[in-house]
Amino acid sequence: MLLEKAPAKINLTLDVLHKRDDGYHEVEMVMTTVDLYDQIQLSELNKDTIQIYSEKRYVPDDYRNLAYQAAELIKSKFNIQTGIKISIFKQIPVAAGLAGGSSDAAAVLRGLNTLWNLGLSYDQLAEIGTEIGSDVAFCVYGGTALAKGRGEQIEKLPSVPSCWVILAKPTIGVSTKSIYERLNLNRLNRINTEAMITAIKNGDYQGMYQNLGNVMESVTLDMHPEIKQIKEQMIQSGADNVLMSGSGPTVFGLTRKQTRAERIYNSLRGFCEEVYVVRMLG
Ligand SMILES: C[C@](O)(CO)[C@H](O)COP(=O)(O)OP(=O)(O)OC[C@H]1O[C@@H](n2ccc(N)nc2=O)[C@H](O)[C@@H]1O
Ligand SMILES: Nc1ncnc2c1ncn2[C@@H]1O[C@H](COP(=O)(O)OP(=O)(O)OP(=O)(O)O)[C@@H](O)[C@H]1O
Repeated sequence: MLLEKAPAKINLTLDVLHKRDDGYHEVEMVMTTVDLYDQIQLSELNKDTIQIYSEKRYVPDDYRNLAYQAAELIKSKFNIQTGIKISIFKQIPVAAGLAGGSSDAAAVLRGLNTLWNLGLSYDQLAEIGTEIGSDVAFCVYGGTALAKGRGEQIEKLPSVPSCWVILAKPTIGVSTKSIYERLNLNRLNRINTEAMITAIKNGDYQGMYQNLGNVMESVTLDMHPEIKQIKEQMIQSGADNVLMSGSGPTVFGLTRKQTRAERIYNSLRGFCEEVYVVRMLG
């Protein structure tokens, strides 16, 4: 039996450069992990099968689960005939823009690498992860990184300046594919990825929050005005800046003061069911 943590990610920046011939979009994004985790438990089975267990009804328990796909890939690539039970203790909100499914898959890749002594490097695990989804490679490494290509080319960055992160997820689901399709690629606000990287390298908290940016935000906001309300509430309660993560709908606010993080949290609990106060990990 082996336990592995699967942390959520947030996008400090998300820029889309153009649509590629393979249908994916060329992106440039700075991502970092936060201390909101799913717990993944891996236990070997006598029968050669993959079982998924989760106490949450809306988490798929078959091949549709990205954690299942991760185990299936490892088993077939390395011809492993041992069965595995994957128990997912979910804390990351689902379909939230926090890469919950991708992080679960990455945790299964890391976990099975250890459990079955495969001796694979993180680079090799990330390459396998890319067959599952664009965010899985980043989730294999965690920490802070610049992701390019369709999201799978990872360049590690130093740790971000420490601060509190308030996450709020309105009760709507967002399809990543449909947000990519709705982007007007000729009229996107430019995102200053370089300035974000410089701020992180200099340990400059102010530079970091001033350069938050996500080209998907206005698209998702137009479809779901309640996200705008949450953003305004966070700013009014004292967040230094607020941004939507990934394709949404989760919004995060940043502050250095714990008392202010608590104030923001309390001000949101009234009209948003899922609110968390966490720290950056990377
Ligand atoms: C929005 C982000 O979460 C930001 O981190 C990611 O770009 C999305 O990553 P993901 O959910 O792992 O995405 P995938 O499962 O690979 O792709 C879902 C769908 O999003 C679209 N997609 C995804 C990534 C990308 N670079 N270009 C795309 O156009 C494709 O239509 C694809 O069918
Ligand atoms: N391990 C998993 N946990 C949660 N959802 C999963 C998992 N595997 C597959 N899914 C499916 O994937 C869908 C998206 O869930 P997920 O939580 O990964 O989205 P997300 O956080 O928006 O991802 P991203 O930020 O990478 O776009 C869910 O509706 C669910 O049906």
